[in-house]
Parts: sequence; structure tokens; C-alpha cells
Amino acid sequence: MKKVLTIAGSDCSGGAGIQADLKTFAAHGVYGMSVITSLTAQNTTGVYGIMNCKKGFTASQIDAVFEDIRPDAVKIGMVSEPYIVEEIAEELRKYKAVNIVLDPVMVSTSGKKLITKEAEEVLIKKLMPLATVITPNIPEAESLSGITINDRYDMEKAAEIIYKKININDEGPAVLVKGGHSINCANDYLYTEIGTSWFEAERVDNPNTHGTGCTLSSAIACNIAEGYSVKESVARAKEYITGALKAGLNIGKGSGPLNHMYVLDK
Ligand SMILES: Nc1ncnc2c1ncn2[C@@H]1O[C@H](COP(=O)(O)OP(=O)(O)OP(=O)(O)O)[C@@H](O)[C@H]1O
Ligand SMILES: Cc1ncc(CO)c(N)n1
Repeated sequence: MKKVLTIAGSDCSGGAGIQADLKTFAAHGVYGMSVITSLTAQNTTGVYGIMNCKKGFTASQIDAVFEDIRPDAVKIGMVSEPYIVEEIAEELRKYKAVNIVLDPVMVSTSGKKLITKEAEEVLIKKLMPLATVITPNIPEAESLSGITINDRYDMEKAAEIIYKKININDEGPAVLVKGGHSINCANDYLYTEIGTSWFEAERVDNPNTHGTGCTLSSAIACNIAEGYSVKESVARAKEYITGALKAGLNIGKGSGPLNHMYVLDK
């Protein structure tokens, strides 16, 4: 059985963060492990508090995992503070971790800022270059590229700018700009060293989209762990997220979670 690690924040209401990641891992039939960077008090209506892991403890958790069970892929989600980003980068370099999917979580679905400006800068400099693929949504891609995104062409331009900013000697990550924040569609654009692709999907008319980003990046990590290419992994993850949204749960008073237990045919 493949083993996949998530390094992310906890969502006590179970729709995003570590909880979404572990449910996605289970739906993909891989063995899931978790390093928790932050506790959040949140639910489907908003984020009401954040308590970060104290200095050194994210690194201790990563040591405990890697010294015993080497992951086949690693997903990284919410990392709020620069010292946590530094610890993760140092540890992943130390263990020569591979197949890293980084979701640069900046703002929650409900609009709460989940990362400091300083942490964002360290994320770009130290962690993104270690990744295989990064998965910004439209506002995150705007922040990383410095351009405003209004249409498909802007998504393509932003992906290329971000790719060129992070990739030194073509050794950095592919860039997947997610279109979940578009109005009429849900098309994602992938920019890699060997080519570009659009992943097109109909927009599912469902207000329950809490944790879609966490879930997509976890599904990509599972597929990469199973040996699929980045492009195939994104295609399969896209099919899974669309199915999980269509499978429609209706939980909570706000933007509820999707149905992680949707299983993709092998
Ligand atoms: N209503 C929808 N219908 C179909 N697909 C969607 C919908 N909303 C989001 N997606 C898809 O879900 C994935 C996550 O995209 P999105 O842009 O919502 O990420 P995010 O903003 O990081 O998520 P989060 O809400 O967890 O922060 C993408 O593949 C996107 O196209
Ligand atoms: C813990 C956590 N990670 C990521 C997100 C982004 O959806 C969230 N709301 N909470």
C-alpha cells in the first residue's frame, strides 16, 4: 500500500485541512499520515481562531514520520508562520522527500487570511522550489504572479509567470492554476516543463465547496504516489473532485463540505 503524508492545519469541522486530506487518502486506498502545523477553530460558516504549532514541533513530527515510515508522496497545506515554513523546508531537504504537492493556502473559503505576508515570502523562496507541483487558486495566483486574472488567457499568463519565478534551471514545480473561483466554469490550467494542459469541468451548482482545494491537492498526491504522471494525476484528481461535489452532502449552516467518500473507478 502506498503511504502519503499531509503537512497542514486542522479543521475541527472536518471539511478542509488535515481532516479533508485524510478522508481523501482513505477514498484513494492509500495509508495516510499527518503532521499538524496549526489548530483552527472553524466550521462551515467561518474561521474563529488559529493556534500554531510551537517552534520545533512541526520538525519533531516530520522526524517521527520519516524515521519510521517513508511517504511515497507529501501534500502541504496551511502553513501560517515563517518558522513553520522553514522547519518543513529543512526537514524535507534532510530526508530528500519526493513527490511534494504544495497547496499555497492563503485565504479560507470563508475569507479568513491563513498565512502572514512574511510566511508567504519564505514559502515562495524555500518551500515551493522543493515541490513537484503547486496548486494556487485564482486569488493566490494573482498574489504570486502580480497580475489580475479575469479570463483563461490571464490564467495561462499567471501560470507561466509563477513557473518562471520559482523554477531555477527547470528544477522547480509544475504550476496548476485552479479555476474554482471562476463564474461559469471550473477549468484548471497546468504549466509544466514539458507542456501545458487545460482540465475542463462543468461547474457543479453546489454551494458546498468548503475544502475543495485541500481535497484536490491531496488527490493529486495520492495519484502521484501510485505512479501516475503529474498530468494524469491532475486529470484523475479533477474527476474525483467533480464527483465528490456532485455526490452532494448538505452539512452545516454555511459553505459545507463535499462528499470525500466518492470513489473513482480504478
Ligand atoms: N462549483 C464547482 N464545480 C466544479 N468544480 C469546482 C467547483 N468549485 C471548485 N471546483 C474545482 O475544485 C478544485 C479546487 O478549486 P478552488 O479554486 O475552489 O480551490 P481553493 O479555492 O483552493 O479551495 P478552498 O475553497 O478549499 O480554499 C478545482 O479543480 C476547481 O476547478
Ligand atoms: C486548516 C485549513 N486549511 C485550509 C483551508 C482552506 O480551505 C482551511 N479553511 N482550513
